[in-house]
Amino acid sequence: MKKQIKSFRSAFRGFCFAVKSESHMRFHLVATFYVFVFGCFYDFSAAKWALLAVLCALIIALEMVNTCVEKLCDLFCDRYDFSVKIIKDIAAAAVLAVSFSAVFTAVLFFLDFEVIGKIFLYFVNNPVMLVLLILSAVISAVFVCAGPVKVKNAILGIKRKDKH
Ligand SMILES: Nc1ncnc2c1ncn2[C@@H]1O[C@H](COP(=O)(O)OP(=O)(O)OP(=O)(O)O)[C@@H](O)[C@H]1O
Repeated sequence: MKKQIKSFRSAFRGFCFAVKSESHMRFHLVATFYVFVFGCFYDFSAAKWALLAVLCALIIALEMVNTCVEKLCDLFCDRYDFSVKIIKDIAAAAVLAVSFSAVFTAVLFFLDFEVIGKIFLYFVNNPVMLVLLILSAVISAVFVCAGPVKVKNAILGIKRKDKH
């Protein structure tokens, strides 16, 4: 049991590292969050939810594998190398391939103008939820672009300035 907990902690550390260092990874996490938030407005079957979950997890997992490939290449090669270029490009293409199929699936599942109209009305009639949605969009944009480390440093910087 101890071994399993240790493995789980290592995996969690790896996940946190990928989130901290990769903006693409943060983008996929935010996209997954919104897929599940807006998915609640649709009457999806269990199979559709499962497919969405598998696709989101697959993109996130491939992004992490892509990061590993990049780190491995950088570890063993610190100069321009055509083979490294090909390896990195193929790893990036793997993420892109699944991303395309995820976008295609999302268009098929979410492009229902009746539900889109209902979502629009829901937020228009619920100002609190509208404010929360806008707030979450702003936080997501900062999270994706700056990342948790820069946000934390900025907050600590402001606090330190306040103390002086
Ligand atoms: N040592 C290298 N030799 C040749 N080409 C390289 C090398 N390092 C990077 N590249 C090229 O630059 C691209 C970006 O590589 P980089 O390691 O900067 O990844 P990244 O910008 O973090 O990519 P991603 O956006 O997929 O996370 C690669 O796909 C590859 O085409």
